[in-house]
Formats: sequence, C-alpha cells, structure tokens
Amino acid sequence: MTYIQLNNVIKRYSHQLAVDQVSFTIEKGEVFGLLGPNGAGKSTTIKMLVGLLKPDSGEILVDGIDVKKRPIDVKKKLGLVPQELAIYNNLSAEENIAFFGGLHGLRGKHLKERIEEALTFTGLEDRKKDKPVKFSGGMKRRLNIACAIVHKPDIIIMDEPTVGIDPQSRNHILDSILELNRMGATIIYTSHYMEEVEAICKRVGIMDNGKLIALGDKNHLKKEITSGEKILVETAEVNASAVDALKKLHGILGVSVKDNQIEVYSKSSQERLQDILFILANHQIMIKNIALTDVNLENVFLHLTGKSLRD
Ligand SMILES: Nc1ncnc2c1ncn2[C@@H]1O[C@H](COP(=O)(O)OP(=O)(O)OP(=O)(O)O)[C@@H](O)[C@H]1O
Repeated sequence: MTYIQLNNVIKRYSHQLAVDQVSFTIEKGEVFGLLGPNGAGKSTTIKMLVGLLKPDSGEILVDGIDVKKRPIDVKKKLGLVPQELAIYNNLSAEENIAFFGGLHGLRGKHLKERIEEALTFTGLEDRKKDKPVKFSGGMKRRLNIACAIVHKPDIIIMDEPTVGIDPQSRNHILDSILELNRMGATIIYTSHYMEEVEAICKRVGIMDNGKLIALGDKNHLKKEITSGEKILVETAEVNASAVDALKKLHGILGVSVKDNQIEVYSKSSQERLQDILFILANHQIMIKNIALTDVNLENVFLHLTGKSLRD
C-alpha cells in the first residue's frame, strides 16, 4: 500500500534549485533510504514532506492527505528527528520528552508511560534526571530520537541522525530504527553514509544536485550495474597524477580515493587489471594489496554521477 507519495516536487531557494522535479513513493512499513552527498537536496525534501517548507510546485501526499492542504493531520502521523539537535539544554531528559509529548496532546498517566518507554527505548532511563549539557554527542542524538517517538508516530523520519557520534551510539541508533520498524513504523532515513543506508534500508532513492537519479530495491540497483566491477588497491601512498591517469583509462567508469585506498570501478576488471597495474607502476605507487570486490551503493552512485558520494 502506497503510504507516502511525492509527485514532481520542485523547491528553489532564490536562484538555487534545491529539489528538481522529484517523484517517489514509499510503502507502509518500509525502511526507505534517501542517500546523497552534502547539498543534494535531502533535507529540503524532508522539510517539505513534514510541512516545514512549502514546495514551489508539485504534490506531497501522506496516507492520501495533501501536506499543503491539511498539514496538521499529516504532522500527527509523523515523528521527525532533525539533523540539528532539537532539545532544550535547560530541561532534563525526561522534561524534554514530556515537552514534545505535550505538544502532541499527551497528558497525565499516558504521557508518563510514554516518556518511560521512550527513555528505555533509547537507553537513557538512568540519565532521565540529567540535563543534556552533561550528555555525550551520541546521548544527545538519542534524546533527540526519544523526543520524536514519544507520541508513537506511524512514520519516523530521520535526517542524518548519526552525524558526529561514537560508533556505539551509532549502532544503538541503527538497531533502534530496525526495532521501531518491527513495531510497525514506516521509516525514512537520510544519510550520506552509504554503509548505514545499505545496512538498514531495503529500498533507496539516490539524490544528486536536487534530482532523484536512482530509485529502487538496493539489490536491484546494484544488479543493474553488474556490468561493472570494482578493484580495490591498497597503497603506501596515493598521488593525484596516478588517479588522473586511471580516470583517463579506457573502460574505467570511476575512481575514488579513501585514505590510502584507490577504488577503480571498471566495465571489466579482469581486462583492465594489466593497464591499472602498469599505470600504478609508472607512477611509482607501491601496492600493498589488490582485490576484486563486490559492488555497493557507493559504486552505484559513482557509476551514475562519475563522482564519489563523499567528494
Ligand atoms: N535556507 C537555505 N537558503 C539557501 N539555500 C539553501 C538553504 N538550505 C539549503 N540550501 C541549498 O539547497 C541545496 C540543497 O540543500 P539540502 O540541505 O537540502 O541538501 P542535503 O542533501 O540535505 O545536504 P546535507 O547532507 O549537507 O544536509 C544546497 O545547495 C544548499 O546549499
């Protein structure tokens, strides 16, 4: 059942076209990932979906309700975990959650129960009397989530909820998203961390420069480009001229560099391997390891745009 629908949505900030004719649907009960580099238009899309921004044109429906016409009815169904922390430093953790629960009309015993549930769910029950100023970045992010889920929304939208936090909190957040989904929530997760989206989402949309450049089941997207393969080269040191030479090689679909690893994405790795080794040797690059590896969502992006997600 289609639960969320965007039809030809466009949004400009003065001359900047932030969202360019974006259309997609999300089914009830899905974990949908919206992936793209910084500035791709993910946050703007989310802000329009939750009614914080109005599209210049196009239509957004949530459970058949037009967000523009009945924003309050749509907001009741939504829980937004915004990219910037939306918590009050002068209130304790439980007071913060109570504040947001109150905004959604929860009162008395019912509100108390929901606060306890939200605290337990985010692992903050022992710290409920503390103010967020004493919290780590990860704990603040978890409190941000507790505030967004206290009213048990049908749809939970998380806009880069793991930016700048420790791996333990990150794993806790990713696990809790899957648990919320098992409990029945439809999840929209935006990130520029490909690994996170790959780990928790079944269907993904990939945005770049305001456009939705790919949409579908993540495994189908990967299969669509199986005509490509990836060679991972671990080196002692990378130099820019070698990377440029690799990019110019016939049959190479893209090259990206992370630390001392070069990822070469090519139509046929086996055929290109000799040429790649030749170029690396010519540039005096010492190879520590070389391997053919599986295609991932990062490669889908590289294939579609010719650039890395984290460029
Ligand atoms: N309030 C604003 N005023 C003007 N331009 C904006 C505003 N907010 C976003 N933009 C621009 O619109 C484009 C899309 O930004 P948006 O924040 O939606 O991208 P994003 O994919 O969410 O990126 P990030 O991962 O960095 O949050 C970018 O070019 C950005 O600079």
